Amino acid sequence: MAVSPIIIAAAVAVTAFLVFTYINAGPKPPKGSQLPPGPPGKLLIGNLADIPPLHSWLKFKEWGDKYVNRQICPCPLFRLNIAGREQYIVSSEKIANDLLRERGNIYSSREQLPAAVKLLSDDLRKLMHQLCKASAAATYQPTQILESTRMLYDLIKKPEEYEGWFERYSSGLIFRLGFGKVMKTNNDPLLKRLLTELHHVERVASPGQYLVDTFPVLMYLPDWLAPFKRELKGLHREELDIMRGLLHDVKREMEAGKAPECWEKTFVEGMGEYGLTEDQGAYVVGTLFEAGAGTTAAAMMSWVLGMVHHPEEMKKLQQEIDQVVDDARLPEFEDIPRLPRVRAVAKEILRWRPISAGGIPHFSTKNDIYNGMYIPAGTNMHPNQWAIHRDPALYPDPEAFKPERWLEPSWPTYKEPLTQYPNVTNYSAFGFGRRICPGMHIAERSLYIQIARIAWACNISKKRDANGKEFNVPLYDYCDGFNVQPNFFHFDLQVRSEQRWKVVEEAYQRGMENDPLKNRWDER
Ligand code: HEM
Repeated sequence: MAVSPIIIAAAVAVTAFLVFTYINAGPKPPKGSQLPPGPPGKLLIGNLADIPPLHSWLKFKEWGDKYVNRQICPCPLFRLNIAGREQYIVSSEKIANDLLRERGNIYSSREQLPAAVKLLSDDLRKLMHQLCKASAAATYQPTQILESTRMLYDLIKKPEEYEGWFERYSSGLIFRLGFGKVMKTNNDPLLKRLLTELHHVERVASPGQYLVDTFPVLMYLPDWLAPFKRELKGLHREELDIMRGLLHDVKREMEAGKAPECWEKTFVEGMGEYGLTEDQGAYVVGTLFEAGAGTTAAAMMSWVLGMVHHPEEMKKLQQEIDQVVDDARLPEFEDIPRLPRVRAVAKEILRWRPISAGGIPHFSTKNDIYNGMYIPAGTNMHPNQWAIHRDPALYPDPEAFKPERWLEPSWPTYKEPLTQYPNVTNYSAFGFGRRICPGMHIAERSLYIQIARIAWACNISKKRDANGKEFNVPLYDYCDGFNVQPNFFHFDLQVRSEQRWKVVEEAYQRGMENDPLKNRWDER
């Protein structure tokens, strides 16, 4: 018997209504629990249209303040729904730690967005942590000394190119550590290719950049109907090409017996032990570059911004450094335990302008209940660092840039002894639990040594134009994208004395003469 088209149409309409109603209602919490509060969504798309494409953490903070009334709801957590997919926003460090760290067996995955490349498996992360753990990071200090001397020398000569010098420092460091290569200038063609690729990766990995991330069913469209599939395949091929190329260079050098020590060499030598394929090894080191190149540079740019706005903090920093390091030498890593303010300033910069401001989401793999709130399996948990770092209970006067909060007993974040604290161990700026940033030990050393050296050598202040009028420097004019980085701004940088400039110049010459990769300068 043929089914009437009217019945089919009615069945489709009822099914669609039920699906839409289900999506809109959200998951059903088990008895005794409830869904967290959140802004109401629209039919089918939920909150998709309400999330701003840029700087979404600001909106998330606003929603957090609105929907999470701590008196009524004991759990600063609110819920968004994007076309049926659950997104929970965490606005407190305690909850982020309780869930993402303490319940790490549930909250340590990442959602595989259809548009993004395959994510880091546990085996791959194991190798990353081995290459970057604290004891390994300590052995990278001589390389950080060399690259920070180059950065300082060029920064003093051409301060207006500050973005390039900070980028060359952080990419150059990982170039040496990862691939045994030198980055000569901030215009190096390979660096440009890598950074272009990095920006593509960041864009592709940002949730919601592609419609297919919201509606994964689009992945089943044939290629001719889905130009995005061709684009993504091209990007992934280019990424892997670069990573393979870098690994093959090192393998060739190993065969010729002239490969310098580097992460790629460590991987090739221990390949059997790691149980990874060549492509996976190339991907591990390539990912360390991708994740490490922009982040540290962005933090340094925010530091300069902070000093331009807070000359009194720059003075205090210089006073501390001058008590420990005289006129005759640059600050070294051995000085860092006696420079708590340098560490406090670095930590405060990462609080004030967190690099991954919206946090990198962790994906839950099991149903869970926390403080009466239901968290179904398959929820993306976003630790919104912008809000976490502005929680007035932990960070009183949160908008103010106050290194004192890490240095004086009257603040809730103070810890002693000051030879050891502040440091970045378990600091929310580097994420949570098993997914915590593997590069944090390298990153913290990079920030300390660069800040100490620039403050020792230079004065930073607001710049004036030819008529003596100060350039306006906005407090928050930050670029789009994954990593939060201030857009270009004007500032004045002057060397503190001729004597200190002489010390920098001599250290630079010495560094270049003794560079263990000296023979690489003529290559490429
Ligand atoms: C100031 C500098 C840096 C900051 C603020 C930072 C911050 C972060 C954050 C917040 C995460 C996400 C953690 C989570 O999901 O809970 C992360 C992940 C990661 N970071 Fe960093 N990072 C920095 C520097 C570096 C450096 C220098 C490297 C490499 C040498 C690096 C490598 C990575 C990698 C590979 C991941 C992904 C880990 C995973 O998915 O398991 N980062 N970082």
